[in-house]
Amino acid sequence: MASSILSDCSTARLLPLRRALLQQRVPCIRPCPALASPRRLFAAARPQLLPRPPRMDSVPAAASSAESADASAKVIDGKLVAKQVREEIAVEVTKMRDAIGIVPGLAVILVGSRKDSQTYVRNKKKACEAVGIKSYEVNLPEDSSEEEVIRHIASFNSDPSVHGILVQLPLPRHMNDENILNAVSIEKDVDGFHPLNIGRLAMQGRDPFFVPCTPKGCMELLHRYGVEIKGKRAVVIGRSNIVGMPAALLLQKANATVSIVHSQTKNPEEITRQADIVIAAVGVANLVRGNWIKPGAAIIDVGINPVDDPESPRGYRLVGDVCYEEASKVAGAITPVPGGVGPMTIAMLLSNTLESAKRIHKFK
Ligand SMILES: Nc1nc(=O)c2c([nH]1)NC[C@@H]1CN(c3ccc(C(=O)N[C@@H](CCC(=O)O)C(=O)O)cc3)C=[N+]21
Repeated sequence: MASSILSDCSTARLLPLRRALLQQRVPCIRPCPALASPRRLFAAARPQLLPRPPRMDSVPAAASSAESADASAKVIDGKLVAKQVREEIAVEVTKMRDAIGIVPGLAVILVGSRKDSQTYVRNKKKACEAVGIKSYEVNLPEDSSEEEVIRHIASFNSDPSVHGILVQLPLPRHMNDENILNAVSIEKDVDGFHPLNIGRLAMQGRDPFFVPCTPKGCMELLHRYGVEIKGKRAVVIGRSNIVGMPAALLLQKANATVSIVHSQTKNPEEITRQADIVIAAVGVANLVRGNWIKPGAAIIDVGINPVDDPESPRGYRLVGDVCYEEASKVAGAITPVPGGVGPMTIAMLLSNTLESAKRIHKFK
């Protein structure tokens, strides 16, 4: 549920209408309350431990205006790019259907009745329909056995109309993720979570069948916005199997010099501040402050953190791992939350499903 981190630095993330109203009552710049979060993962995030800000004489003049109100990063519009990607996929799906009579199929397995998971699955289904991908859905009760889930996976593995299989995470506590993800055929593992696909991603000269959707979406955003990666310094904050780790591998494959910052890192700000590219994927609201960021850097914010907001219709709103209000004054380019990486994740799932159908049917 929504954490109770109240975020000033994210007032700018409210709907424009309400933002205007709010700004009449709330001073714009106040300490980012992420610092007051009881879920603080990074000890060094305490303000008294913050190292000195970068020397401004060492950065380009245009970028030295971190404190000036008019400096503002280019917004990397994930919603827009995702729409473009979906349109491209729709064209290809039609081409393939017309040429060989094959329609790509995605099977989604949902165990339990978490509201957020149900919403994600519904959105994936809608996105499939919109591009002409056929979707298959299995809903299993919370108390299903691992064997039952694996039986469904096995049946999709051998179903020729299914080209992609996704098991919605998180799974109920009593299940072992590893056993279940291992059961998905690597040729249909459109999430890219199978250890063989991750292993191939990690090795030089080998290619996975699929790259995990969220990190793939991050890379796609960098590419489409013309952010150069080769030879640049990149920092990934977070080391999860599904985002941080594969994102670091992808950046490395693209010839960046990569550091991974995590909960045991002693000086996360200092390391992050060296990065030309930052991918933040820790799940801590507003962790990355403006003074963690090298002026002009490209910031990809993967975090989707609910924070209580009585004024929002849902009672909460979503903020990223990056304090957008501060970061957008320092960075060269930045993804918003929502409307950044999230929509790209779904677009990349569709892309992986199409790619799978093409590969299985040796189309083009
Ligand atoms: N097997 C598996 N694969 C996944 O890829 C997977 C998963 N399990 N479990 C849950 C996470 C989460 N995830 C998101 C996808 C889209 C948005 C998205 O589109 N977000 C919108 C906001 C949506 C809103 O307003 O609630 C945005 O950021 O703009 C978010 C999160 C995929 N996941």
